[in-house]
Amino acid sequence: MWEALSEPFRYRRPKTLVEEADRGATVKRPKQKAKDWRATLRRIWHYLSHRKGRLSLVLLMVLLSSALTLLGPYLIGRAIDHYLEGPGGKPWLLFLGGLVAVYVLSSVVSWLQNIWMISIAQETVYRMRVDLFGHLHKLPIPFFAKRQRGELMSRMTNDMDNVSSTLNSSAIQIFSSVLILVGTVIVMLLLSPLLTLLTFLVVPLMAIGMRWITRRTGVLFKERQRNLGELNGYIEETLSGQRIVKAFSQEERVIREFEDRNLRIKLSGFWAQAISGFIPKVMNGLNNLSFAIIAGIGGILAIRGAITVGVIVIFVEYARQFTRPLNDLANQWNTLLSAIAGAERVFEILDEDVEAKDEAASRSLDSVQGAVAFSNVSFSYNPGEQTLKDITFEARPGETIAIIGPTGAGKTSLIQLLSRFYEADSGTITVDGHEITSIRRESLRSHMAFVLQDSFLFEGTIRENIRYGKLDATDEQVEAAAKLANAHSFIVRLPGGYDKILQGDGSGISQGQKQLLAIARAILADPAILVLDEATSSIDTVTEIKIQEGLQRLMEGRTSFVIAHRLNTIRRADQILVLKDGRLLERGSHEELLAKPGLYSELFHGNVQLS
Ligand SMILES: Nc1ncnc2c1ncn2[C@@H]1O[C@H](COP(=O)(O)OP(=O)(O)OP(=O)(O)O)[C@@H](O)[C@H]1O
Repeated sequence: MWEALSEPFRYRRPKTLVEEADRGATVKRPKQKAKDWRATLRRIWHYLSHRKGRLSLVLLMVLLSSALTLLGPYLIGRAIDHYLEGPGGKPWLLFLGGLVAVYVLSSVVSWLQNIWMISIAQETVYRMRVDLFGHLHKLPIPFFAKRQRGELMSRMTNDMDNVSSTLNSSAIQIFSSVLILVGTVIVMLLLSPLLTLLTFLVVPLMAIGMRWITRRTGVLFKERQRNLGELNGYIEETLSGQRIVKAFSQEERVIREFEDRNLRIKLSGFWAQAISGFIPKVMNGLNNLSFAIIAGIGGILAIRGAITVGVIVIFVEYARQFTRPLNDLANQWNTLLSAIAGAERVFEILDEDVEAKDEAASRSLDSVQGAVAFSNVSFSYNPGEQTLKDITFEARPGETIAIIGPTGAGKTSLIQLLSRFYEADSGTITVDGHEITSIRRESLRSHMAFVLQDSFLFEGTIRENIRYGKLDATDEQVEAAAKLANAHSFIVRLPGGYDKILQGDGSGISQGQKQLLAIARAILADPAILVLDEATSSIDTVTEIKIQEGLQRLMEGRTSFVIAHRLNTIRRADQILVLKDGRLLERGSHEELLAKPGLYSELFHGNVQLS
């Protein structure tokens, strides 16, 4: 008869409270709409501005190296003119010596500029990474319910890398390119306004070509970045869900889908690179055109004595110098676009609201007895769809409350409210008479412990995993907790014992053993309030008995909320809450509920099945 009640709960996919929140949530894709470049640049500047001193040095170096770049061709031209003037002219070798000095100095300056900029970039990205990681951990559970983990990781890695590489080189290159361009124009105008005008005939063509190309590549780079984020999300998801993939023989489908996504990256990457690869070619062609104009017209002007040969050489050099920064600008522009898109994706997360701040007046509770009361509590995940409706009950300190009900009845949601992973829409929840909204979340949660079906284990030793419940616990306390949890005997039989390293979420130990470790962890945490999600998967009888014993010891003297599936637990509970469709249908002990007609007694007598 009780099988009727427990059967629908069996073989459920084990889940954590966080995973629970994932259900029904849609995966949010990164926005693709036009972004606010200026605001993003302002925010990047905000990070950079903390290093103003070094940044000023870099700017000084950029100014210096731009000036040296301009000086080089000028000295070449002048040396030629003086050489052509014959023996009576100024010593042209002096100019050549100056030229060598300019090139050496230029190398030193650009080396210094590079080193300083790299250090600024690395520190900036380090700071951004710290901010992002810190912020991620302050975000509320509903945020994670809506995001793919891999996609979030992509923001921490790929997008950050983009920002980093742009700050490392592109930003400076763009700035120095602009300086060189402006400087070149000024010197050219001073030397020969007519030849300057002719040299610039190709500029409108260059501008049109660049605009055409960067418009297309900008979109493609953004697309590639988005595809990359999605692919990461997909990889993470399929690797985490390996067992399910294999259990349902979905490997082929997963690989096919991966190939589709991979192909999308390949295509967007190909077109982005291919089209941006045109930039140097177009620029080169136009460059050659301007050389031809300078050589032809310059030659005529020189024959007529309007300019010297040295000036033609200076112009040819400047024309080359002029298109190089234009080329650089065009190339770096794409990197800059992709970095700004990356930075925006990082800032998007930083702009997400963190878990609502605790009220200024909220308190920390030093000790908790464990009295819990729900009073007319209603809650909805999405507006208009009430998940919990008008729930009222009280639990005295040390009581065991079994929560039962069909799937989707709201059992997990009720627990999520108690731990303030979600906040109730109306009604009040109190712990020891204090409304939980007036207690600091950290303090509230420190008096609670969770033993879920799929207890998460971190990579590390068994000892470290148990110690997660109380970081300052001694080895003796860890072992005492493991003994109470019935975990000690299996741990000491493992090679390495307490120092055995668990990898990949506890692979290498059984599901039951994982639960025993979770119980030990909770015993060590010594909370006043416990949340247990009784295992539904089949665990061998011996381990099952050990778990029951461990749980029994854990629950002693604590208020325990058990999402219960076993008749034994339900029978022993001080109160049973029967939930259906978000409503608390019945409440009382096993005997009290059996004594009156209702869902519980019908379930008990096998007249109704939960499904
Ligand atoms: N993050 C979420 N966003 C939107 N709806 C959700 C979310 N999590 C759960 N729900 C919905 O809320 C309702 C109650 O879910 P809940 O997980 O509390 O039920 P449950 O009784 O614990 O079910 P089960 O026995 O299957 O674990 C269900 O209809 C579920 O689809």
